[in-house]
Amino acid sequence: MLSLLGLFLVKGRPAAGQDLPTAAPTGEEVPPGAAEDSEAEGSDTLVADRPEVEAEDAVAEPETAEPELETPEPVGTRLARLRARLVKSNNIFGKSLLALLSQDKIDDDVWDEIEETLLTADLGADSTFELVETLRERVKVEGSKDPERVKALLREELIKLVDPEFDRKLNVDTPGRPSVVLVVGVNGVGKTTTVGKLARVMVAEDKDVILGAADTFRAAAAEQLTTWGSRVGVPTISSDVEGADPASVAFEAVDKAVEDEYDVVMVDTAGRLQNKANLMDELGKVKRVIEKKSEVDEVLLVLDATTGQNGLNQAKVFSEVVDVTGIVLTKLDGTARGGIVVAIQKQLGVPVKLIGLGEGPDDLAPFETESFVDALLEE
Ligand SMILES: Nc1nc2c(ncn2[C@@H]2O[C@H](COP(=O)(O)OP(=O)(O)OP(=O)(O)O)[C@@H](O)[C@H]2O)c(=O)[nH]1
Repeated sequence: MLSLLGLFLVKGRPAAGQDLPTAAPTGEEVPPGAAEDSEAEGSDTLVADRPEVEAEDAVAEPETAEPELETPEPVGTRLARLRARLVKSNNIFGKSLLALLSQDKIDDDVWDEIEETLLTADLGADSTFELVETLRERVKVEGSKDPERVKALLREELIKLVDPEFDRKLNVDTPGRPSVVLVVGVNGVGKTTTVGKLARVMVAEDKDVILGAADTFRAAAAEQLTTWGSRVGVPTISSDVEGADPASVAFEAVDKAVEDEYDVVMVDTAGRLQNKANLMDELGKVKRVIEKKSEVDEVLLVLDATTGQNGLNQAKVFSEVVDVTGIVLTKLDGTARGGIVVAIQKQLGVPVKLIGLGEGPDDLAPFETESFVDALLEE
């Protein structure tokens, strides 16, 4: 079956001499994305079940050191680093909101400005009006003008809006079979990058992960995913036929995961606009075909936070087609529009589970209500 479809399993642990990008030391690490495409072009990275070279066969070969696998950043430093980044990108929002609430006299004009600030942060009209109403009422009832107290009230109300009751844990613990994660979204939102980052998080948790490159439109997309995986020893199933049926690739990846008892299989899909009916049908088919082999445990919709309310339309249509179970909000490092979290959750009834905070390989964090709100309100 594998050979019929022209599918490739690229070994996670690279064969000797295979050209892998090296790890940048720290800080601005280079993701295996667009920047590296030119380098990857023409390189022979797809290897079909390349047989291991026997030790005695290798004697004539010049010695080449096996490239080192990267070690994903430990969870502690990763989260502290990303939290600081979230605070930085929302600095304007937090600062202006707290300045407004610290005024001696919080009159109608100040409340209007508060409303405007919340709207600018993409909280959405309904939630903004609701929040301001509640806050006005509480400030009036308490009669407190102490900025610290007002800040505490705002924090409480924001936490309620973001909703601490949601179960935000990824459903990737399914004893006895691999957990299946399908990743969907429009073009360029960060799907492949997210799959790559998430694979690293799982590797750090000692999970055996395999990837499926069901983005068969762009040859570079499979290469990009394969590179992400091979940096941390994670294999990728892909097709050598451009435009191959994405459902077949997805099926083969899940089939392989079941056969070889992986813990998690993550399937990356091609970007598609939600208003292209044929492409949305194709996505529905990808999911249905996977389901012939296994349950799908997580359908992650990746949304770009910088596109604001536009993400809401995408969320609605994708959810109708593939029953989204979690949102990944990317590019929160470049925007002070964190309020979109509230709007999306409200519209879909589905929690934001992960946030992307940069292009680096370890720039992905689980979404935590309280620390998110605290980061928004930090001065
Ligand atoms: N600043 C920032 N950039 C990000 C983040 N996530 C992804 N990107 C960048 O967004 C760009 C697109 O990412 P991809 O992962 O290729 O997006 P995609 O959704 O797979 O794209 P298509 O397959 O073309 O639909 C890349 O340059 C990524 O580095 C993030 O959290 N922050």
